[in-house]
Amino acid sequence: MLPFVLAGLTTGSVFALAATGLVLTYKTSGIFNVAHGALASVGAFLFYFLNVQQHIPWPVAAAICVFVAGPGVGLVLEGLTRRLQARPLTVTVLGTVGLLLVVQGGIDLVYTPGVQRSVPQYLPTAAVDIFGTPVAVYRLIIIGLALAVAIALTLLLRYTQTGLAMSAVVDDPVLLELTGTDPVRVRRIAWMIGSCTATLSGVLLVPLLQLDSTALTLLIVTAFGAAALGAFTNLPLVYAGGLVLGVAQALLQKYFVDTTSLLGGLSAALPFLLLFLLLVAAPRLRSPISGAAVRRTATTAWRPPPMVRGAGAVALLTVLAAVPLFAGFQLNAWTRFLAYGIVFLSLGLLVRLSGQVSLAHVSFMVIGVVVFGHVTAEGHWPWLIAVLVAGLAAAPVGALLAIPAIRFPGLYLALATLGFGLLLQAMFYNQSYLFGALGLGLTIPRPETAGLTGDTGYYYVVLAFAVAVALLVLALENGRLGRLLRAMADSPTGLSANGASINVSKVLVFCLSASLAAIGGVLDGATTGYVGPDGYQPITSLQLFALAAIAIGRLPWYAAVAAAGQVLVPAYVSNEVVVTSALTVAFGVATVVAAIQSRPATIPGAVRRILDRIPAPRRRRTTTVAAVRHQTDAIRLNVDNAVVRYGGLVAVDGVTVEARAGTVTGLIGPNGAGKTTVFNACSGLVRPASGTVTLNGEPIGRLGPAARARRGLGRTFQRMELFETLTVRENVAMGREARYAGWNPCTHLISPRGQRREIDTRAEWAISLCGIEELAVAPVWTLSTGQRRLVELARCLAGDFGLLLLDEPSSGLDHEETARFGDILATIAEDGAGILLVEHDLTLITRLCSQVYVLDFGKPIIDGTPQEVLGSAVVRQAYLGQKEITETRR
Ligand SMILES: Nc1ncnc2c1ncn2[C@@H]1O[C@H](COP(=O)(O)OP(=O)(O)OP(=O)(O)O)[C@@H](O)[C@H]1O
Repeated sequence: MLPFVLAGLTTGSVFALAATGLVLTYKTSGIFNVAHGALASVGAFLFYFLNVQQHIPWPVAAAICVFVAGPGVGLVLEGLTRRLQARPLTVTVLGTVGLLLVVQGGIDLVYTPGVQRSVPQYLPTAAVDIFGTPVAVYRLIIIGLALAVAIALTLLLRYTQTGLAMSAVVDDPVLLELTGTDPVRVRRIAWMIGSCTATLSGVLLVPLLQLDSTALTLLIVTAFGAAALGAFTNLPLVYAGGLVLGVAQALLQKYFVDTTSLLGGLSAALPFLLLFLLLVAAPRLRSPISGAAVRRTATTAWRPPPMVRGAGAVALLTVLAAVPLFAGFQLNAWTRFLAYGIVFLSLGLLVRLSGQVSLAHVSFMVIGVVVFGHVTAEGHWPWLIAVLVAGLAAAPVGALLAIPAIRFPGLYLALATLGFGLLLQAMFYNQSYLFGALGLGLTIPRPETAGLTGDTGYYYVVLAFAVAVALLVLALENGRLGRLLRAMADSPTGLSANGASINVSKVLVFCLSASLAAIGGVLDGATTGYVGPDGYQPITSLQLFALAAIAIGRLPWYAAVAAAGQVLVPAYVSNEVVVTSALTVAFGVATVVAAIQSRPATIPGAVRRILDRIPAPRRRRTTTVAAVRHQTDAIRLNVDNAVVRYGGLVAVDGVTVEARAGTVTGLIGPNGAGKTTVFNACSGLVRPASGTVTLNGEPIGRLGPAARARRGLGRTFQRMELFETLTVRENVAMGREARYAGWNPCTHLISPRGQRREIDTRAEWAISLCGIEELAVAPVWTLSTGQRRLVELARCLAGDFGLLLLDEPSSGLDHEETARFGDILATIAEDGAGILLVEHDLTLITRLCSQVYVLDFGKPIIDGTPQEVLGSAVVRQAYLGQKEITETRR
């Protein structure tokens, strides 16, 4: 067993080395480098070039790889990732996926894959005796080297000024700069070290394996598993995780030799299995990046006038219908183009509409073809039924992948989906129940109806599917689910605080996306008629994701553009490896550029301006600003003796508050007194350590934010949670629609006409009450702070909540706006709604509130009428004390 353990420790050390560098850059820049493995490939191939091809002695070659190429690549990466800093995680994932494609394609361009290349072991191979077992010296060198690097990096982070700055730079670069440390320099050092570890791991791995860029890149994905074991932050744990993985893999190889058995594949699949299980089942991992560091960017994609859209759709359909007339021997490429169009439409639902990541779409295609292949071959099911069943079969897998999406959005979801794809390949592709005995492949038949089996007939079958799926996706995008997903992409907190269960939306969209991708996979497979495991490399999922994200145009154009890039361009230009590699590089470059620009891809400005001149047919809005009254029953909210802790800090300590229907209750106190935390405890964003929150006497402590909203508890946020890319009207309407959507998947999909009318009426009423009619069609990200406050209030009013928690609603408003704001709140309270108001404007508090609670340092200090409270010495002391502190600081 010892030889296996030592072999495992050797490869495990290389994983550990790569993983520590990866985590170092992640901790320092907040950007998880999906391309870290590709950098190891760079090290390996450069070493091959220098040592094997140019006969440069190995120490010199290794030094060039590690100390010249490593830092050089690190510098480039720092420059690149600086531009991705504080962007949404989907964008940073996109950027590094693009980088992976560039490196991967670049290496394949120079070194054609499939050619045998190897590097002899250059380290001493002599054996020394350890506990009676001969152990090659090179293994000891690798193990020692990785250990030394891990210790050095840990010491660097813990005890040096640069290291401490590395840990601080993500959380608050501005603060760091104030202490005289340049955050750019700190990040640069981290990226240089991180890239050195990647190239070093490539140089160390290269004699142990055949030289293959994809295999090397994916092998280093093992490092992601090690990083997950160390919770993506703790370097010693990450290092230990690498060793554990290496040894476990070696032992599994020893005991399960038959690689075609399920357990035989376990060794290769272990890191991905672990990564996936950790993200699905482990307690929540704390992201090393604080929420504050992630800035939401918002722009609105250009939308052509309706006439142009209609004409475009007709033109596209006409061209597609005419394809068999001109495609000639390329007709099957066009059929595959349509099938991939369906796959891209399915990806668009996730990536473009709901801002989520899937790096596993090839796996959904696999599930589709496999189920279809088996039910047609063994069950002889009718063709159409088999296609639909294949689609349905992928839905539960989509739901499974939605679990990490629910638990860890963004980066961890990307990793879980990537891990899932690799896991499926490593463990299951060889199983007979997937691609048949010995993984030889499956027959994927076309419909047997006369006329549809031939290439032309089948092309029209797939065209019909593509049109149907495009219409379905269009209906989904323009329907309730589409609105919910767009809102969720902008602010999940804002959406759930209005009553929609975002987990339901996430599961639904994953299921739909997986099903459609599976159908696309079947239609693609039936074009060639026979599929094998080699046609479904998980790494292709990365390219699909990148293309879906960067393709120009709206629905269905982006799918057509992306599918053309994936299928038609290689078919028409050449299927030669050189061309496909060059294309991969081109897609990668485009992806990196798109991520850096972080703007929705669109057609050139000059063309847009011409098209915008085409007048749109006028649509009359039939909604009226009817007198809207509260329908919700009178409501009473009680917080009793609540205690909320953030780690060691007691933010709220024994607070008791009551808010009743038809009255305005004030909650005041100096900055940091715990007011927002009380709100968060009421609306379910934090769980009190003790004490109760009840609504009409019923405890609601176990309910989530959406369920509390559905019971009539609405709120606004101090840091507004608006749907930035939606218009004011859409934002406000969502206040009501989110409650209708609720937790039921059916009500997420269908919005009955009666509800739609009521939603519109309430939205118009709330917009008019808040006096923001002239802003109704403006996207929210274009508004001033004061206007945004009014939009958030209007959204809350449209929600028809019985009790509104308003968190500093007048901050950012001028004097006149505040007075008008007071009028609105008074009207709402007269109308029967209750309001719990956190405000620093004491004039507003005095004017509106019947009861005021005062907090200081998390503790209740007094409550009573505004006159009683504001006249109290203890309150003056609390506020005055703060003023004195502020003045002293100045
Ligand atoms: N997520 C969090 N993690 C750790 N500490 C937190 C968190 N949120 C708030 N705090 C701390 O809890 C205390 C109360 O904060 P809270 O935001 O509730 O006060 P507040 O009265 O609303 O202040 P302000 O008027 O400035 O908004 C503060 O010391 C704050 O730093």
